[in-house]
Amino acid sequence: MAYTQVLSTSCMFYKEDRVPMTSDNSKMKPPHVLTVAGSDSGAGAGIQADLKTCAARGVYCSTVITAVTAQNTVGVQGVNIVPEDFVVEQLKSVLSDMQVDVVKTGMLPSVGIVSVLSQSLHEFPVRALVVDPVMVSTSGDVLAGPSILAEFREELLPMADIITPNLKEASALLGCQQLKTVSDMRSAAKLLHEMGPRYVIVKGGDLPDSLDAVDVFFDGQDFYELRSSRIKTRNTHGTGCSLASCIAAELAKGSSMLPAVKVAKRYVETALDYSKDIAIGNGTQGPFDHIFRLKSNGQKSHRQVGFNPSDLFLYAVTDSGMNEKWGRSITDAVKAAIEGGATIVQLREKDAETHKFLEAAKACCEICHSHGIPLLINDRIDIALACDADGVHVGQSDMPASVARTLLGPEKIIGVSCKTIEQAHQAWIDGADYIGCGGVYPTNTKANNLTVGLEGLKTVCKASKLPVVAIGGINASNAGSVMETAVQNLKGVAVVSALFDRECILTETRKLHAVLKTAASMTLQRTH
Ligand SMILES: Cc1ncc(COP(=O)(O)OP(=O)(O)O)c(N)n1
Ligand SMILES: Cc1ncsc1CCOP(=O)(O)O
Ligand SMILES: [Mg+2]
Repeated sequence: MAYTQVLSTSCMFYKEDRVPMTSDNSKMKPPHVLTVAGSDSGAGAGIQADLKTCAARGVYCSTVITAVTAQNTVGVQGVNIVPEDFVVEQLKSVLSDMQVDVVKTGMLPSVGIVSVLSQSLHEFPVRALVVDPVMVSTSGDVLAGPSILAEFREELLPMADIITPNLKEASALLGCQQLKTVSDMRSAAKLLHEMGPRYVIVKGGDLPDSLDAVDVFFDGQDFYELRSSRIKTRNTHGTGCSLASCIAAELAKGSSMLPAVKVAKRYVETALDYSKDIAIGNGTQGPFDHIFRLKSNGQKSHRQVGFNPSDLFLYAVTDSGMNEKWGRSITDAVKAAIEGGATIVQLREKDAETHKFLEAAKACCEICHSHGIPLLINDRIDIALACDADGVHVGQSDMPASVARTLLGPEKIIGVSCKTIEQAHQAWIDGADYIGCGGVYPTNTKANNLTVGLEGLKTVCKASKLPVVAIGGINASNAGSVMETAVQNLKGVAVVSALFDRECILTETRKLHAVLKTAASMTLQRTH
């Protein structure tokens, strides 16, 4: 049975409905989770997992540290408990000032800490409390002893909106035998609910003989079995902390409980799947990647990250129509251009189907990177993201460069087509790396394209704060004249038909490269 009931979406667990605004109404207050937990030096679980989860889910996260653990993928080597009065001081600092929406608790290693936490929450009420009753680490090390169970039951559980025990924690809280079946989990969820929390999720990750990861959610009336596929990986350290902090993050954004739990379960499942092949540490339980970024950053690339304006020297721009006409694949065209001396490649595949384009873009990425050549994608930010290209080129009617920058992050290369000084200025403000200026000469490759001429190119180059590549109708016969203008900021030429609408791409690229080199050395002689 999966999701047999649907809950009302009203925020009935909120202690107070608050519009997320600061005292200055023109500024938005971001959703805010405070995590009260232990530090994990290996950063797979605890405070560090909570911070990463909230960052990944777009929620601000503040922290009250209850213990500092020395921990890695092998296990827990040491625990240093933070004195109670200093836990109180941290709680007061954050809760008295920072408009916390949701508190999420993790490792609470002493009776005193549980007690001061519940007192602080009475003094500074928040909209929701998520309690992850951490007792034993995934490596089997005890993080909170049985002495705190009574305090948990009496103080914290009645205040909680949701508790998220695993099988061991559920049986410890109930003082009962090991839970072995989904039916046991249901009974446990019901008994735990009677201790006061509004919702209970009993996590069945350790359930023996189960192909799926089954969790039982209980809202006081109905049970829901939440199932996801079990991902085969050693990198499961911190899943409990991450699930609870993701629930807290979704609640802080305004979600009601069941949708928050479903999103959290899907988030953890996706992160585990993404991270199944990453290797950190030598122990049996590795951390996973909360931000979905480690794999691409770890890929071996011969290209230095970052933009080098001299890469614009011979800028080869592909064209699907031309490749089709000459019966060649994009990859063969790109290989030939690189062999001929192209210093940067742009895939400008106006008519390609997305699926095929992505496959070709991935293959071109590998080719370019094995030669240390950057690969940019024209227009399609989605394709650039999916194949982890080095960047994009956008025009005045494409995705604005400022939005592309937000989507792609600070490192990717962004080029913008500009015909005027104003457009060049805006490209700089938007965080572009270079501009493409043209058409310098008339072209058949781009319909209805205004020709700016050499004069238009010079005007834009002189005003630009960014390096410029000239484009439009450029070939081996006129590239010399373009480069010999020696106007400031002009770094090279971008060419489509003079390379790709020719019988031999290799020959034409070599020819153009030789012309550009001659022009560059003549300019150098003239200026010295
Ligand atoms: C290097 C370079 N400069 C200009 C363009 C043109 O981009 P845009 O104006 O968006 O037109 P399309 O190429 O998308 O038709 C470019 N692609 N590359
Ligand atoms: C894409 C583009 N943007 C301005 S001109 C142009 C076409 C350049 O193609 P060609 O090099 O064949 O003239
Ligand atoms: Mg475009």
